[in-house]
Amino acid sequence: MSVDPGEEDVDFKPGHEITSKKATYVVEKLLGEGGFGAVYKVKESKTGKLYALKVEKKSETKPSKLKMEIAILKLVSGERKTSHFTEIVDRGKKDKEGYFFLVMELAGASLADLKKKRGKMSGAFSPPTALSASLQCLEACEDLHKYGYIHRDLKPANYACGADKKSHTIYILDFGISRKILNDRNELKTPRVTVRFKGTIKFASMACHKGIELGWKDDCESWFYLLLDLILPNGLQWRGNQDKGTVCKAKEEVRSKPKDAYQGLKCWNILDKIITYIDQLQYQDHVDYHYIYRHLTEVLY
Ligand SMILES: Nc1ncnc2c1ncn2[C@@H]1O[C@H](COP(=O)(O)OP(=O)(O)OP(=O)(O)O)[C@@H](O)[C@H]1O
Repeated sequence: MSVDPGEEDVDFKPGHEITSKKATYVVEKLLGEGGFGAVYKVKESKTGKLYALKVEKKSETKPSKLKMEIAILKLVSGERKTSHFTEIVDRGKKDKEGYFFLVMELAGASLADLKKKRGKMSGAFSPPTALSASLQCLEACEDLHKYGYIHRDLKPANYACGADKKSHTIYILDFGISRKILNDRNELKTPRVTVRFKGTIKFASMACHKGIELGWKDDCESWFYLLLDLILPNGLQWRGNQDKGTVCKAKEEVRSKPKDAYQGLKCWNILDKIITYIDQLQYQDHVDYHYIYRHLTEVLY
């Protein structure tokens, strides 16, 4: 029986070598598996430098997500002095084995991992840490938006601290379900009548729950839930709930009963101002990020 190489799982063991035109990378360990492949920590054999290598199985039926990830990372590189995007180091494809790979800058722990490490008792980050981390998360989102893309899956697991000397910089990861909302003439695409749910229930915007086309403001709404997830002592009220309807209702309650929703946080009224601003935006609207940064820094300093 012939096996389509695209359907085989990519499962590299430590010591496995991946050779490109430029270098050989030796697998150290698996960092995580996504919906369409896996990410490994690798060492470049000559220099000993460590990188992250993302692999995607080739598929006859599904468009390559890794190709889009590469296109986005190429576009946004150099957007800021301190970039929130991992640098592309190398890339290639292995026709015989049936996979594409991307070698990129190695990031450290994700915000979700860091939050977990703090333990169940403390729950969230301190307000200053949560706010300054969120500010960087929004900068990354703004940089992506400048190029006409939306991320559609912003959550603590998709942001990571930099490694070593870059541990104070936050990186945005995983553009697997990002979407370009501008067409080739740089005009906003006409919104589709219905849209299937994509992303993560806990952080999805209300438009996403309701099957309405997502715009820049929807990433900002997800970012806002990320901020709450990091800052609220007990986490988001709807954590652990996988019922889309119930979660959507709980998100509505953040608006109708803000004082309760913000669990006694001193800066609750500023957070309420931010979500009120995001909520009045429409699909086509550009976001005034500086309005949000201003409010965040007002709380921070
Ligand atoms: N450059 C990187 N440096 C370090 N770790 C990374 C890097 N990129 C991704 N990872 C880690 O690898 C794991 C898998 O990431 P990936 O982006 O493939 O998908 P995912 O978010 O787990 O899944 P899905 O694609 O289904 O959303 C995650 O734990 C992520 O933190």
